[in-house]
Amino acid sequence: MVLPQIALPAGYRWRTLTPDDQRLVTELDTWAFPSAIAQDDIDATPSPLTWERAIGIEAEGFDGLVALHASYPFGHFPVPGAELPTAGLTWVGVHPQHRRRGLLTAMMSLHLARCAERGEALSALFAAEAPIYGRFGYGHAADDLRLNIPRGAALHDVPGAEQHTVRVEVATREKHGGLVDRLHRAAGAAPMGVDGINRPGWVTRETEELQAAFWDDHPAHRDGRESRRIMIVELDSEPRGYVTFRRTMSWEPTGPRGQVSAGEVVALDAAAARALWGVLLDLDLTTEVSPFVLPVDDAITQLLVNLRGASPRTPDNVWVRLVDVAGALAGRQYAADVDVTLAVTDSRLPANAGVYRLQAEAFAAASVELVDPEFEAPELTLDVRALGAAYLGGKSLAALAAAGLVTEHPRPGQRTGVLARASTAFGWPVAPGSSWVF
Ligand SMILES: CC(=O)SCCNC(=O)CCNC(=O)[C@H](O)C(C)(C)COP(=O)(O)OP(=O)(O)OC[C@H]1O[C@@H](n2cnc3c(N)ncnc32)[C@H](O)[C@@H]1OP(=O)(O)O
Repeated sequence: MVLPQIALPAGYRWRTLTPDDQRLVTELDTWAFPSAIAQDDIDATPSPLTWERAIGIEAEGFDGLVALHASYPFGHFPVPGAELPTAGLTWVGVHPQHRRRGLLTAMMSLHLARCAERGEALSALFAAEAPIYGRFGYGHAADDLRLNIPRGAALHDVPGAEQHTVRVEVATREKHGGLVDRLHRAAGAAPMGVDGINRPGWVTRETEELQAAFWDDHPAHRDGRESRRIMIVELDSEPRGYVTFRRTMSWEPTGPRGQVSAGEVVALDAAAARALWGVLLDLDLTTEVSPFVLPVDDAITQLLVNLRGASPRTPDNVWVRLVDVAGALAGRQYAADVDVTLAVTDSRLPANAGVYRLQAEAFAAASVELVDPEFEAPELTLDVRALGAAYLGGKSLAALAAAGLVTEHPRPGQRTGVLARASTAFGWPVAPGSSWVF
């Protein structure tokens, strides 16, 4: 494999990796992300990596890798009303002895050059620490919802929920892999039941490696909890949703205080969601249900009579980087008619910088052209990072402008400002978010 020519600090060199390098990779990974799990147990679990996208760095006189990054090939990353090829940046790590010498900076240059070579208009990631990726042009594009829901929390009724039944089983790929994949994709493609109105950022586990890693249930990774279980909600024997979960048991003098950690909670409509949550919130010997990652507009936010009682928190979910601004702007749909001229700055990928005219009708294909600012003055100015934040429809251009990250250049005589109109168009009826951390 020939890598783009990206310079490294003196004494360091790039190293391509293969499955035979798994041990090297997990050793570096546990330097970057400390883990109490024994190395042999880590290596006994399937790697989620796509190896030709995993690149290490070696140093003269140093045994093992000093740094690593990789990406997942998301060929169908959901963006508003469409899908785009996207590199899911992952497993970024630098050995503590070699940090703050520019290795991440070099890895990001290589990553973005390889995205461009492969024709990936976007890169997306989950950030281990929020301050890391803005400097590389990534914007915080989605939040997720974390809850601790008391057992038996009251839920509003939904007509038809009582007609559903719920199966509870040990979760295995053999038995449930196809069902989970199908329902997960269906829930992301049309969360409102309307074709074309998708959930941006709802990425699927597209590769065999990601599937194998998702379904692996090695005891070393259970953290004191039981093996993975699944509830499947059905209507007339047809699956309409599922939740993967694990319980813990704790016998206290005051009574049993078990916990339920829920993985993905997916339901195709309100009645299925109500039926599923009703069973999940009433498991014997437990006191609390903690779903891992939910969309901020998940049905549970409206089903719960007392959302506040579930201590809602909204940490950042996916971050997005436009690698090809024109391709990305033309590759999504907009929630209102839009005709706007955007001046975009991009210090890391200067080829992206320019003035773009974006035109689209609501919920239809968009067109984008690079224009000459001498003849078409930009109406909004923003950095590629702010564009990344707004791109999935979860962060409004108006809110970014309120923080000084978007500047409006008003034209005399316009009744409703261009910022208000563009902000509405860049929004989306469904909040963005991924149901799993990649
Ligand atoms: C998508 C993912 O995989 S997220 C996972 C990220 N990995 C981790 O958090 C694991 C632990 N941390 C690490 O491995 C490393 O510290 C990394 C990868 C975060 C940074 O690697 P380094 O090689 O030290 O970064 P590098 O020297 O290129 O620094 C680039 C810039 O980012 C800044 N920076 C790096 N890490 C951080 C951080 N955690 N918080 C704030 N700023 C940071 C540096 O100060 C530097 O700033 P400057 O350009 O203004 O001087």
